[in-house]
Amino acid sequence: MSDPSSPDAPLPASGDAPEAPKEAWGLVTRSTGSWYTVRTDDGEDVQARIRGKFRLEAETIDETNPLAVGDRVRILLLEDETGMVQEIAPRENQLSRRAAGHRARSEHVIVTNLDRAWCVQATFQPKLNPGFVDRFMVAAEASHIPAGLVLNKADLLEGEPRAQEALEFWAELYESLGYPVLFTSAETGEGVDAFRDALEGKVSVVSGPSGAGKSSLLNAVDPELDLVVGEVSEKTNKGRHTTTFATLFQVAGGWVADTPGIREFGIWGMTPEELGGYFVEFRPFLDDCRYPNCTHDHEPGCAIQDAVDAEHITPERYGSYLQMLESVRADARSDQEADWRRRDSRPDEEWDEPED
Ligand SMILES: Nc1nc2c(ncn2[C@@H]2O[C@H](COP(=O)(O)OP(=O)(O)OP(=O)(O)O)[C@@H](O)[C@H]2O)c(=O)[nH]1
Ligand SMILES: [Zn+2]
Repeated sequence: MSDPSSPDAPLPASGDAPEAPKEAWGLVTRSTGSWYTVRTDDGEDVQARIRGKFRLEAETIDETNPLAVGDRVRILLLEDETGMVQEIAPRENQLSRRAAGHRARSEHVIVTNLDRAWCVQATFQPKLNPGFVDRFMVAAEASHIPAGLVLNKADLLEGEPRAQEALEFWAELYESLGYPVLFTSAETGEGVDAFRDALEGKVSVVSGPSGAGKSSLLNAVDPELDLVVGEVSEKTNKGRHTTTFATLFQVAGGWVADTPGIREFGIWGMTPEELGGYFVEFRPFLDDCRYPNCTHDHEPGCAIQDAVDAEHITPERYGSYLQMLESVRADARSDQEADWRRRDSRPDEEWDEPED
């Protein structure tokens, strides 16, 4: 930015000088793919478009969408009251899914600049699924998004001491890994204030299996929301999951992403050698494996297997790791095959060096 008071600054043109263009910074809260709703820092919603330039840049970095909800943008305010995006602020993080029908490793950005991704699980109905939680945590680690766990339907633990104990085991495990854990009940209000505090002023993802009580919990946090609650079959044609556009909606002074594809919050595009690094408790041991590309399942001299034996890593988490490793290996194989197929179908002169 040039300083207008500096002697080098160009003099304002006299005569028919147009007014200085109006600009604003804001948050992208909705995307249709061609129009974006931007909530400006003054609190106004402006419908904005992006210039072709950003699309081209996105092509080169292999993303299918250049701008996503959660992005902070500078817009030029046009005379027709729409906006033109001039600048996208660097992202803190981004949650992506594999882009359908595109190159094997290209990504579709779902939401950016997340303060936290909450995995919502029910204690029962449906029962807590630690494998789901671990996949979620790994996906969050891979995207540099702080994660947390909400154990909803805490009321169902009333009078069930053994179930209570089991749930406390999981809560302590995830807490010991650095993930905040909240017990909540949309039914009794337990933990709802704590969850509201956690969402306030933040951009969050609230994700979890169908029926865990995500809508009920958000309604409890902010009664003005009035999200549809109920059986999956009753919800198919209404409620928040019918939206085909990525949206951030306001919840108790914060923003929560409601976005197609958010349920696929999963692991993709990683190599088997990388996976261990996304298990936070593996990290202190990773450098001690005999082989630098150790996948910690069959190799001799593996520090992770030793750490499991020494009870520094729980068998539950190691078991999750092994399961994920299988699926990552299968994905890596099919990506490789797709790469080869694509290369085979191209004329020789277009061949390029394999990536990495
Ligand atoms: N006992 C009890 N039931 C709850 C609680 N929270 C939600 N439920 C019930 O669980 C069912 C599913 O709740 P929803 O809020 O629709 O769950 P959801 O996670 O939003 O489900 P999807 O939209 O399908 O992903 C409803 O029958 C709710 O009344 C809770 O804390 N305790
Ligand atoms: Zn190892």
